[in-house]
Amino acid sequence: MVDKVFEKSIIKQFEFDEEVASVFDDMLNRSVPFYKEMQRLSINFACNFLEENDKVYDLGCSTASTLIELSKHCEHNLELIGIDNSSAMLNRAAKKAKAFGVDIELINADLHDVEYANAKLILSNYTLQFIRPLQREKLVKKVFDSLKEEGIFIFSEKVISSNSKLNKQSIDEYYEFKKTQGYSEFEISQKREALENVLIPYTEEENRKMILDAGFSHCETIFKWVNFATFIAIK
Ligand SMILES: Nc1ncnc2c1ncn2[C@@H]1O[C@H](C[S@+](CC[C@H]([NH3+])C(=O)[O-])CC(=O)[O-])[C@@H](O)[C@H]1O
Ligand SMILES: O=C(O)C(=O)Cc1ccccc1
Repeated sequence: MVDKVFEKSIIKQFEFDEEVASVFDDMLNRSVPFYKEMQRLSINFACNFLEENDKVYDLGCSTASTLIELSKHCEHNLELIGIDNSSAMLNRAAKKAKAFGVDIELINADLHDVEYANAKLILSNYTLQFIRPLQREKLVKKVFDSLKEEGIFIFSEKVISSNSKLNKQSIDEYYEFKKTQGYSEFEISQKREALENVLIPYTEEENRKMILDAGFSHCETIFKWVNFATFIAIK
């Protein structure tokens, strides 16, 4: 279904409710520049580290697109676990996983409340940005502690620039991108307002610091388009 959530006047903050979930795949494809390419790269980098029966978590799995694609592309059998606290998203995830014949354990929980023991890979594309600072650092430390030796954490985030001129230009470039995807100025500004204080982006440097402070030995940006970045961290 096509995303028309912000065509009408919205008074509430952005939420991953039934309305958003019903158009979510379209929303992500049209709102995150190079979403498919970023997903392809996350999966390729992940596959290179994975072995038979490895445990993989996706934090904020939404409709489970990434885990389904991972299982299609990886030659090994994997234990796939998707976590999200939106029932509307997980209902769709369950239907999609069934339709694609992929076995995924779906857990409806807050990311802070789950134990991620013995993971080889933890994925989290465009989800940490919704976790409040301090809690975010705590979660990343938990991710580090849960990974096996040489385990990897792949995550993507909307980022900001510490240079105000570049930051403004990045926002302008992003809005131009959204216009090319068919969103009107009204929809763009409505969504921006709804995301205020809900989506809290860090700079690329703050993300890297958070990762290294948690104990990871390496952090690399494997993809970046203006203010959207994908990182790989190695324990
Ligand atoms: N505290 C939380 N606990 C659990 N889930 C949460 C929490 N906060 C947010 N979520 C969940 O995180 C997901 C973020 S979307 C991820 C896209 C996906 N990774 C994809 O590549 O398809 C990104 C976006 O919409 O920008 C939503 O499904 C929320 O319900
Ligand atoms: O759409 C936006 O304005 C964004 O900032 C990115 C985004 C994409 C999908 C859900 C939430 C935020």
